[in-house]
Amino acid sequence: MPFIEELINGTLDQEKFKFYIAQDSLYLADFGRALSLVAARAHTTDHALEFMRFAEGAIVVEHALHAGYFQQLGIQKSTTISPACQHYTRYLLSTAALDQVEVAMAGLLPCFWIYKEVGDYIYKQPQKENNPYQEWINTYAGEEFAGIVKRAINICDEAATKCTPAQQQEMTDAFVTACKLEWMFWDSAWRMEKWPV
Ligand SMILES: Cc1ncc(CN)c(N)n1
Repeated sequence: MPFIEELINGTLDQEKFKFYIAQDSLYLADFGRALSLVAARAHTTDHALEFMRFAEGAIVVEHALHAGYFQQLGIQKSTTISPACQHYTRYLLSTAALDQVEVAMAGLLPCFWIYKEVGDYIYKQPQKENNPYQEWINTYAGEEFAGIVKRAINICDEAATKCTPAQQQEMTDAFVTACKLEWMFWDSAWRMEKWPV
């Protein structure tokens, strides 16, 4: 996607990055809530603990990354959630609250996995010196994040073994929907999406 390509070579319009960070900060607050809801609904204490740790990671670690950029780039906190951000966060929250917990776990998985894939992809490209977005790149291409993603994938795989084929299909559907919403989130940042009305 153009947003990612320009992030890699450091040419991404700063206003687009600022828009992305402001929306992502709104996203992370709700992502943390969805993770906490799944923790509360998990069937095993191990899974509950893991989701609590994931929620803490989203709220503390990723927010710290954002806080650095908020200060460095003078980003204003956005009070208007973009259509794509609202769609994505409401999808995660409603799935976490109302769907079977394994389906909610699958819906949350792209939030981990896609960022790791994007981070790894970026790291394989020739690195630009003094890239203003390097800290963002390092967070998602790092080993610590890779370990978290592996744990999230393993939990979903383990949870799926307890599900019927129909329930597994629902997990896959939720995963695919969230992948599409991840795409839409990048795209909306690129377009600095506004409400048409
Ligand atoms: C939209 C989105 N998706 C996933 C991530 C990584 N947790 C994120 N920061 N923002």
